[in-house]
Amino acid sequence: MNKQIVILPGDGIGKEIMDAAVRVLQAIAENFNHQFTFSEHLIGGAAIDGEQSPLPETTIHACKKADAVLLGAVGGEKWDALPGEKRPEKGLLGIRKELGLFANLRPIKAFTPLLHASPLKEEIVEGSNILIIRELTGGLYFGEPKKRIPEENAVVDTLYYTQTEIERIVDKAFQTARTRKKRVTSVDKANVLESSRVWREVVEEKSKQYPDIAVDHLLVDAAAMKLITNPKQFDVIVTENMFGDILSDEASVLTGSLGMLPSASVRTDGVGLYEPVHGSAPDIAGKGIANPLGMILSASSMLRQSFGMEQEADEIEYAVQMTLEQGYHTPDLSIKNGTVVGTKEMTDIILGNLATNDASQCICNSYA
Ligand SMILES: NC(=O)C1=CN([C@@H]2O[C@H](COP(=O)(O)OP(=O)(O)OC[C@H]3O[C@@H](n4cnc5c(N)ncnc54)[C@H](O)[C@@H]3O)[C@@H](O)[C@H]2O)C=CC1
Ligand SMILES: CC(C)CC(=O)C(=O)O
Ligand SMILES: [Mg+2]
Repeated sequence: MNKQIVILPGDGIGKEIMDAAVRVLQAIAENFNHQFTFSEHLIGGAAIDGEQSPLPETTIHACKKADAVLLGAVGGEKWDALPGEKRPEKGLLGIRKELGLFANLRPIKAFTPLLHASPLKEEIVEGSNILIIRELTGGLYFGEPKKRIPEENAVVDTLYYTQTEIERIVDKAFQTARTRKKRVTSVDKANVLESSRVWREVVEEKSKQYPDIAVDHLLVDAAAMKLITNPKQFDVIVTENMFGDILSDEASVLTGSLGMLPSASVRTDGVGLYEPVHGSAPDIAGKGIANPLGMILSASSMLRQSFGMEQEADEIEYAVQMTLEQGYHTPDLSIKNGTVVGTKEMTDIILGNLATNDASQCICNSYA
């Protein structure tokens, strides 16, 4: 197959992990006789420096024409003093909105060799398999007004949703639950927020169309606690943009590191954008020690979801599993009697395992 892939490395560790993912995809293209063409574009701080905008028109245009987009991460101290609408993060929010990527799928499942890597007890982590479906183009991060009001010495952010926006993400959650354990937990703050009360009503109404799916509701504060005390109770979690953002970083603790989590930002049809859950990690950028696995697993998710390349994705995920079983890991993780390696060495070992592996043995972390 011929596929045009736009890569947006962004800032901080973004370039280091993107390099790892592209090397893995090139090896897959060679093994399976595909033609992947990569075109790199600017976003975030790099785009502010290069084009005076966190999201240049050329980047939007390229993403809209691509078969899929891979994104590293944006942001860094260098741009922290800029006003909100000019910061690198605006480029990320902007591309999600431009592409209509209303659903962000964040799977949380620990690879077996990393069951000890979590600070949580192994018996709590083992067997947990969660998919957080985060609404991605509405809610508190997008609602207007969002501004300072100097005359009142005050400030406002707005949590705004249309009913249609809530319906489509809830639909996505029910449909996805059908491919998993058929359980949806809707997370909100309906004891306080009007938007959450409408969210709950929509979930209840929609559930009538999905009688095969079990539904429950949790308030976000309790959900945060239960995620790390009894994660096995969850299958699919569906929630508002900011709640999903926060809960997924918390849930990454189950997998051993924030650097492990991939994500898929998708719409009902059209181009998808695949990005790790973490940010640009300025504290480790340039040191060659970033964990590339969240980015590499995002690339395998792209193969699976945008290109229908199941076997190719299985092979990547199995090569990751083999590498961890052999004890190799970056410094953010821990494996008993393991070997600490840097980003490039970790990628080299994965490439070696890709060449030899047998994906039929894979217990992959796929979204299905
Ligand atoms: N998707 C994106 O582009 C995101 C961007 N950001 C931006 O990133 C910048 C830094 O934000 P932080 O709050 O520090 O969050 P962060 O996610 O960049 O880092 C949090 C902690 O996790 C570690 N970490 C993250 N990814 C890692 C990896 N792959 N390997 C090893 N360790 C890893 C970092 O070293 C740091 O200690 C900010 O400018 C923020 O706005 C934050 C989150 C998401
Ligand atoms: C700009 C932020 C919303 C990025 C972030 O933390 C995320 O999407 O997870
Ligand atoms: Mg986040």
